This record gives sequence, C-alpha cells and structure tokens, in this order.
Amino acid sequence: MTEQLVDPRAPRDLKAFIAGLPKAELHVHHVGSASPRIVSELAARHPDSKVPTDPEALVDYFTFTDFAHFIDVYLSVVDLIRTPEDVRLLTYEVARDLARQQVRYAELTITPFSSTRRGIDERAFMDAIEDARKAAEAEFGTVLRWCFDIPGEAGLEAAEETTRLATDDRLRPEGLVSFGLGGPEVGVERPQFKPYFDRAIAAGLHSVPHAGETTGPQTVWDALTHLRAERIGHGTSSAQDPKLLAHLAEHRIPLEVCPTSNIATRAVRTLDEHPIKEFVRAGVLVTVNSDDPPMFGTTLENEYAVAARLLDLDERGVAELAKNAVEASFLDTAGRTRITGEIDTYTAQWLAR
Ligand SMILES: Nc1ncnc2c1ncn2[C@@H]1O[C@H](CCC(=O)c2cccc(C(=O)O)c2)[C@@H](O)[C@H]1O
Ligand SMILES: [Zn+2]
Repeated sequence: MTEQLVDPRAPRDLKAFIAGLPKAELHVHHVGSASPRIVSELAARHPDSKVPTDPEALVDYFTFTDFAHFIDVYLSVVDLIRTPEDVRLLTYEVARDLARQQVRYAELTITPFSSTRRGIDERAFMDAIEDARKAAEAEFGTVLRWCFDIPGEAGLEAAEETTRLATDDRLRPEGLVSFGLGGPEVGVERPQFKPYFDRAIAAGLHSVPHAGETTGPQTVWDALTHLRAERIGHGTSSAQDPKLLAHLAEHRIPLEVCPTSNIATRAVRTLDEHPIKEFVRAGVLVTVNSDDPPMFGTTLENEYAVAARLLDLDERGVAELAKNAVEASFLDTAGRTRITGEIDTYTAQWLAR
C-alpha cells in the first residue's frame, strides 16, 4: 500500500507543491542557519554582544552592504556560540527547521576552527553536534551529515586545525562526509590549501570548496584542479567561461547554487541576472540551496520557488531539481534511492489529484 505523501487539502499551486516535496540540501551553514529566535535567545545570554536581541531588529542587522559586511555580521553570530550546549541547541533547532521543510537529508557546513579558537573544547564540540544529529534523525527523520570547512581568510593555521579535527580518528565525528573552504575568496588563493585537501581526501572525505562566489572563473578552475573539488559551492562566475561550463557539464560536477545568497551578499545584482539559466542551458548539474537562510531572509522552499520562476519550471521540473540534489549528495545508495523514490511518488500523487 503506497503511503499518501500529498496533503489533499493543499492548494494546487507550485508553492504548495514545493512545501510538501521531499528535499535534500547540500549547501547550508550551521551558524548561518540559526533562526532569529535562536540568535535573539543567544544574544540575550551574552549582553556584551552587538547582535540585537529583538528578532525584528535582527532583520535590519541582517541587511548587508557587501560581502565583507556579511562576514562581519556572520562572525558576530559565531561569537554567540560559546558553550557545547549552545552548539547542541543550535544544531537541533536547525534540524527542526529543515524537517519542517520536508528536508530528508542535509549536508550542514560547520566551521569547527571558529568555535574551538573561541574556547569551546573540541571533544565537547563534536559530542554536541553528534548528539543533535542522532536526536534529529530519531525525532524528525531528517538525516544530517557534516562538512567541515576551512575559513580561508584565517589562513593556514585554520587550515591545519580544521584538517586535524577532520582527520584525527579520535575526534572526527561519525557524521562527517566532506571538507570545504569558506569565507572571503578575494586574496585567498585556493592552491595554498592543496596539502590540507589532499590529507582530507586521503582520509575519505569529499572535497566541496566554495569558489566563484565573489571572484572569477579561475577560482573555480583552481578548486577543481588543486583541491580536486567534487562539487563547487556557488560557482557563480563559471557562467563567464564557456570552457568551464562545458567542463562542469561533461564531468557532471554539480554546482551548489544559492540564488538569494548571491543577491544578499551583492555577488549578483538582481535575481533576473542570476546565471542559473546559463548553467542549465549548458547542461550543468544544478542543485538549489539556501546557504544562510535566516541571514538572507529566505528558506530552502523559497529558493526552490525562485529557481522555478527563473527556470520557468512546472512540478516535474522542480522535482528534477530536488532529485539533482539527491544525486549530487554523499548519502549512501540506499538513502539516495529512498529519497528519490519519495520524490517520484509525491510528484505522481500530486499530478494525479
Ligand atoms: N556564502 C558564504 N560564502 C562564504 N563563506 C560563508 C558563506 N556563508 C557562510 N560562510 C561561512 O562564513 C565563515 C567565514 C569565516 C571567516 O571568514 C573568518 C575569517 C577570519 C577569522 C575567522 C574566525 O573564525 O576566527 C573566520 C566560514 O566559516 C564559512 O563557512
Ligand atoms: Zn556558503
């Protein structure tokens, strides 16, 4: 007996279809996903912080003049995460928000260096995220995996520390699947991180650096050739280099596209100018993601609606985007088959209404 996945009361519009669609998210940041309620609760615990305690004031606080301003605000929220309990609460609540959007699987990018350097014990940090991951899977049915990323602007000290935390068998968490590189790209050349990515890949982790978000296509080429990237975070500037687009398409290297993020950080001027259409036209495997949803005033559901508008998709087209994310994920074959099957069943039931 096939389970009824579609809410018969749901209106017959694309927004309702997206709301109920089983999804996977591959590019979403741990601290960047802290909801206004969580951020204001943490800010209230730390009165010395410049982060507003009022969720309303937070909306203005999360309005950025440029990428550097975004990073400053991001780090002010990182400063609120001071105890293992803060880490556990944040992680569990992020999982709850994902589950509410029918996210069955998410690869959450965590920057452990930023927390351990602020005094959180590394063992306690790992226990906190693993506790939350197991609780989320048991209570929400949402499977979480971790990406540990290097905050590139913090340099090779951060690279060494992140690699140690990701590869030391006494520390690396069971849920860790990938290794990334985040933060500003300008002046943070990708090739210098090759030795660290080599160690992470040798330890069985998948390489997923940000690239081409605020710099040109060469950063994406560098991520592919020096860091052996299996997916690219954003890759927005790839649209400027037809050879790069052809390479990404030919080798089926997915892009983790985050449309609203690119507007909020001023990496792209307007949504109508976003290169997602060029990516699809070139045959690139496009996945849709929210990056830092509360900071960008968006949700994963909204990112699917934005992509559907820009790509002129119907339900079947949106379902394909969801299946792209499952295909591009590092979830095991059984898990990928399960979620893809759910997407197909849900879509068939929806269209049969
Ligand atoms: N769209 C994004 N594009 C890029 N990154 C993004 C995006 N969203 C979120 N991030 C995260 O922002 C952090 C940036 C942290 C950073 O730059 C930094 C610099 C100097 C010192 C320290 C420190 O901790 O001491 C940190 C990264 O951890 C990254 O995961
Ligand atoms: Zn990101």
